[in-house]
Amino acid sequence: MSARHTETRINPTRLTATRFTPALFHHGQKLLSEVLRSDLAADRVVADYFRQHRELGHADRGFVADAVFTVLRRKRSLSARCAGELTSRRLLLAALACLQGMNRRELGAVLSEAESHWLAHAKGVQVSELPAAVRLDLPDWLHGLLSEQFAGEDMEALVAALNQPAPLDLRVNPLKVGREEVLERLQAGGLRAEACRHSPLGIRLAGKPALSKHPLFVDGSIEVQDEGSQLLAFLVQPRRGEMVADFCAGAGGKTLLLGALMRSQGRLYAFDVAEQRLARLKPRLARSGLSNVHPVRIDSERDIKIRRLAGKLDRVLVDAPCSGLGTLRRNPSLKWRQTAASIAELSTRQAAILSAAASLVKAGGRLVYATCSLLEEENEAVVRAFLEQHSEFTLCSAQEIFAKQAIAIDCGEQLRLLPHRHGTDAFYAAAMERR
Ligand SMILES: C[S@@+](CC[C@H](N)C(=O)[O-])C[C@H]1O[C@@H](n2cnc3c(N)ncnc32)[C@H](O)[C@@H]1O
Repeated sequence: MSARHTETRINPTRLTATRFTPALFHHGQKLLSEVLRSDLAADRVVADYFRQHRELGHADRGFVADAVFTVLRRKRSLSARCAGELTSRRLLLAALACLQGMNRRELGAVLSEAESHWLAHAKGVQVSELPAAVRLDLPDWLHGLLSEQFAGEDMEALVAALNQPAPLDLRVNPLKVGREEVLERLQAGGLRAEACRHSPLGIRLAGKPALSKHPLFVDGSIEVQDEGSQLLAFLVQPRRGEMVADFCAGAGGKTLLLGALMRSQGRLYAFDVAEQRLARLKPRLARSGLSNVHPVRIDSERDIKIRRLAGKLDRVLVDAPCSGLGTLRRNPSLKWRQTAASIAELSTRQAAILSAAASLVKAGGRLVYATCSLLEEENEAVVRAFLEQHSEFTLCSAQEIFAKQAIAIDCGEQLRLLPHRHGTDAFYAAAMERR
């Protein structure tokens, strides 16, 4: 799956922040072609492009990135407006005119006469008359699956929220500082920051300020982490002195919070099959001040290093590789890249990883299975099949686990975070206990 928490690398701002010029349009067109051709995550292509075009200032980058991401989010309905000629240029013009509200006079410097006529037609298309999947900018297979889970206005609200850029969330490192102090310091520095609704350590910023040189970031007092991702670590609820594993740790977004909740005491394994991702955890660990984290690369979930720990751990988090469809706010192109077949493959892998990770949990210990997917196939269905085959595990109530930590969230037994209801990326998680 592509990197999840990377939109901080770019800075989409509003269109009006810069003056529209043919040169800027040309950058947008070129970048869009590159993104559409590339197999890499869009934000990575965008970051590479800006690295090669340092002449673009902050506001110009914001304009270009915003325009490109708008096309990625709304490609299907924009294609319907483009009627026939599906080039990057036409998609971009349609996005600027039909979705960003630029008029033909503003676009005049880049429009040919023929394009001007075409654009008038594109603007006249009645989107409400398009088939639902086209109007909602979803591939048919995904629209079909989501329609089984969300209906009517709920579906419209979900898709609208997924089509918005994600806000920038921070997580305070409780080993270094308290949330109130961080809020005061951010606000004193002119940033608009407020406490997150659910996560006791979360802060939401307005806009996308660059943070990598901020003293609070440099000294490890804050990390960038979506509020939903923070909540998953609270569901694991590790305690100081315990033996814990983050089975699919990646670059350690959740590992760092798990370690902090353990007050850096006990042992926290960060397993992953990808050396490169674990390598990205190292500098974050150094900043965090944690000394209880042990990153371990494994060959697969059946690695001997895993088998040696069978039955020994208090808590295991499986943040499984998934379609990432819950992160469409950051990675809109994922919806065009996944297929029904890729989801079926993923759910087989997820089942194998969950089953192997479960073997680590000791009696009375907790296993948490999580994804950033919206789909039943990767979520409830995986957990249902697991529980059918592993009668030694029982489902625990996520709501109760949160309530014990004074986290008020209306979620029921299994956690389903949704952008239109909770303001987070979409996450799923189920906590289970071994008898
Ligand atoms: C959703 S990402 C993890 C994100 C990470 N937990 C975070 O919060 O930043 C899933 C991770 O699973 C890893 N992975 C894939 N197959 C695996 C396996 N068989 N065993 C362990 N990790 C695996 C991938 O390399 C990827 O880093």
